[in-house]
Amino acid sequence: MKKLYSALMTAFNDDGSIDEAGIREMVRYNIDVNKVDGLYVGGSTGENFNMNHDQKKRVFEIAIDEAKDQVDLIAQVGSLDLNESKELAKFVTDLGYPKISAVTPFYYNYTFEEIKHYYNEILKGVDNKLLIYSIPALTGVSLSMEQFGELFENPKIIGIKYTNADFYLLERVRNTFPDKLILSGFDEMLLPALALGVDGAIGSTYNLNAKRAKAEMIAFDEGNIEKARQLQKESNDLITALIKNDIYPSLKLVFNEMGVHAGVTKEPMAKPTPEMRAGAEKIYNDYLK
Ligand SMILES: CC(=O)N[C@H](C=O)[C@@H](O)[C@H](O)[C@H](O)CO
Ligand SMILES: CC(=O)C(=O)O
Repeated sequence: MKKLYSALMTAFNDDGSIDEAGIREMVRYNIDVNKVDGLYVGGSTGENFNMNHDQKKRVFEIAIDEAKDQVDLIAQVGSLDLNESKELAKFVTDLGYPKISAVTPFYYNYTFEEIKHYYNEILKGVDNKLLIYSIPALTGVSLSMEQFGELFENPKIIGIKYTNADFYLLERVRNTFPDKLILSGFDEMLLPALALGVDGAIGSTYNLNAKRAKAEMIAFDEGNIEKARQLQKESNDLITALIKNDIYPSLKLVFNEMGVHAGVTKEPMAKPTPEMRAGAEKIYNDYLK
């Protein structure tokens, strides 16, 4: 069975502090209503790169305290401060996270040797398994098939969160490393990713759209491609509307619309405008009610 993970959001108050109760509500909604198989904590959707060190730790604590062992949990610990990444990797492992993940180091044009050193350092002395978080559109880092292979020489590196529209590379990686865990990261391209044999998906929009995505995975597994295509079309109508309305604030606004306290995004991300609020209300009424 393929696995579906929501990328957990972080509920913030207006002043950028963490709204603990809101995070707990979103964890509960994902487990109890969405019935996801797991949560990806501290990713892009979680605004991890907008947070300070203590906030990152606090989110990791709250998420596992609320989820306990009811779903699989992956903690994203990647940071431009390698010492911080190493500390967070130990911290979440001690908290009981069964998997970690780390984004490729970004901003500076790191060499592949530097990237490899980063991953191996994060895992040194940490008894856990890691998924490489590959998201070239945001990091500027595109790893090749050979480079993934070289990273996989570390047996603790078990797979990839693959947020990349390069499906030729996805096919090559899938078939070269049949035992690795590949989780697809672009929600709007779930169906082609399933066609290439991914093991599941992690995404921001599953916070709102998990049921449709799960139904699409089942339809695909049953060979009902027409139904899977129809579900992907419906999902993409929703995803397109979310992107047009500014996706991160909008995901939260729609949650708030449904009575789940998601708070607001953290600056420098945009605070909701009246137009965004109206847009989110329309998205809720058009696609989710
Ligand atoms: C940058 C980002 O948020 N990526 C997410 C996962 O990797 C996706 O879930 C996208 O938000 C989603 O596919 C919409 O483009
Ligand atoms: C999967 C994704 O959306 C994230 O990194 O948050």
